[in-house]
Amino acid sequence: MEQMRFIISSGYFHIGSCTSMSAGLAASVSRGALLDPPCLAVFQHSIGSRDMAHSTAEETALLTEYLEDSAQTVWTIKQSALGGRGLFASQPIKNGTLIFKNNPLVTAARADRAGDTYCCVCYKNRDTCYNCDKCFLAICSEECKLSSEHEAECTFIINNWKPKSGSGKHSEVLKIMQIYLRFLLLTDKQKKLLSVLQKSTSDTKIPELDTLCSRYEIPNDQISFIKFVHSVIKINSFRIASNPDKKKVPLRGLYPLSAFLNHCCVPNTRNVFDNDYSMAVYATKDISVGEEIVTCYTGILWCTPARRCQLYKTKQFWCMCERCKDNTEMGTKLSALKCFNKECVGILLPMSPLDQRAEWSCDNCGTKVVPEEINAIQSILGSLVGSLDLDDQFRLEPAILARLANFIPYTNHIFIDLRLRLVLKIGFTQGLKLNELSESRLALKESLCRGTLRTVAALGVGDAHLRGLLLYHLHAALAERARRLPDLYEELKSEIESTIEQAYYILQGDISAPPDLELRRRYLGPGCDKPQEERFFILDA
Ligand SMILES: C[S@@+](CC[C@H](N)C(=O)[O-])C[C@H]1O[C@@H](n2cnc3c(N)ncnc32)[C@H](O)[C@@H]1O
Repeated sequence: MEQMRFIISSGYFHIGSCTSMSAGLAASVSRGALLDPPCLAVFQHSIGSRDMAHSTAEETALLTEYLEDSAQTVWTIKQSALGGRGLFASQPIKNGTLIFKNNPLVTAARADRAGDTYCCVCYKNRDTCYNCDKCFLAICSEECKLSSEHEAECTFIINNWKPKSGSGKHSEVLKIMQIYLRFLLLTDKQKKLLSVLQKSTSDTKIPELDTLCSRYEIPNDQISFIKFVHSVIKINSFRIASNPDKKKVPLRGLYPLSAFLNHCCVPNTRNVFDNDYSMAVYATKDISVGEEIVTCYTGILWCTPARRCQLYKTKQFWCMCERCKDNTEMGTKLSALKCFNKECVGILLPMSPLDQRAEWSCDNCGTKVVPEEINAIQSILGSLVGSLDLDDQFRLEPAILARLANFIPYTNHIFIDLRLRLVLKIGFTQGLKLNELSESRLALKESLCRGTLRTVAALGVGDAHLRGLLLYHLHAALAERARRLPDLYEELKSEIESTIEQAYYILQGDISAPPDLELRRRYLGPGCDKPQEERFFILDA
């Protein structure tokens, strides 16, 4: 499960075939104290219902090793009406509370990044990377080569994976298989923890395993274990948020307690990843006793067909949550298409969103459209968006945007995604820094932030990561305006302060948080006693 935290990678989906963008989720486990007795009992009970050969007490004890500061647990594991087991609030949890923090059992680079030039030890993208002369894993320096991590992996490969003659060495396949290598290197005790987690029931092929086997002689028991690990990580791994400034390859990880978080399209938590890749789960709204603690495995702003399709494809279930049931998605109309009747100003919405075979109908003229036609339009939209140069926001071809506007209203998730991309780029791209923006672009940034914040609020996801990010960008636009026109400062002061304060509250401690978050809060947040001109020095820096 990965949480791409907000960017929708819009519209690259074809509803009919369910091909789509990567989804996301995340979680956390904590280290230290024992679970309290009720938690322990329920955990034992719930995992006891699985076909496990191992002692549940041992597994429970093992789980606690990955929990940080679990002396005061506010959660319990029990059967969920959503599916399998889930985490539930064992006491009232206030918005903003740290629910738990867990360390990963294993982390590794995402398989789709194997083509990148990155070091298999420090994960840094570096041109200096070379293949280890013994095992052929990519490393970037003598320091990484001599690290205990590399030594263990290198020794394992040399001792266990005998190269087949004439097969050549393939560092790319080794990179993809590194996550399995790391599972193979776990202790027997750690491996037992895996048996507690839900597994994929689909017989998914691992093409890289075939490639590996064509290059090396791999013992049969290791092949079986790799297949088993694959079925576990397919369902339970999280995409780890990254800091683009650190120039590291994106990672995924398996977090023992986070793996118990079920999905809801209106989650009540956000995931915060630290530099050490620990994952903390915070409440994004008040959670009452007995309520399930849920995360979102997809992007929050994806439309219902995209979310449901992705969940089915990757996590093997059809979501039936309240948001999925509501064809307007809490009034946001993220899925809406323009009515096919050219004379009509209405929009098409699914008549029965939980049924992919149901017709869509126009809210104005009542025209009905069969799902095959909707799928065809969605595919065209996917191709159109795919042809946009999204990295060059001011050259987004007007002709393509105009064609998009023929099919979709501005509430559609594709436009919302494009707006979000603009928000993140305007003021934060080389040549388009905040102090270089024209007045109209600054105003555009502000209004895009406000509009997207309204959509996020309507969805009811509380203090989600995305809200924090949008507040940060709104703050940045307002502060820039006040810096240019000091006379406006008094008028804008309270919003400048409250936006950075709320953004800080949501984003603090996260590896992907804007680097100047703390500095901005110190100089432009509430309670700063510096004179006005000094407050803005941070923006000139
Ligand atoms: C990471 S696991 C969550 C914990 C899992 N329920 C268990 O018992 O171990 C993800 C799996 O839980 C189930 N699940 C999670 N959220 C769900 C939902 N909203 N509806 C149905 N099943 C869900 C699906 O089987 C999914 O593949």
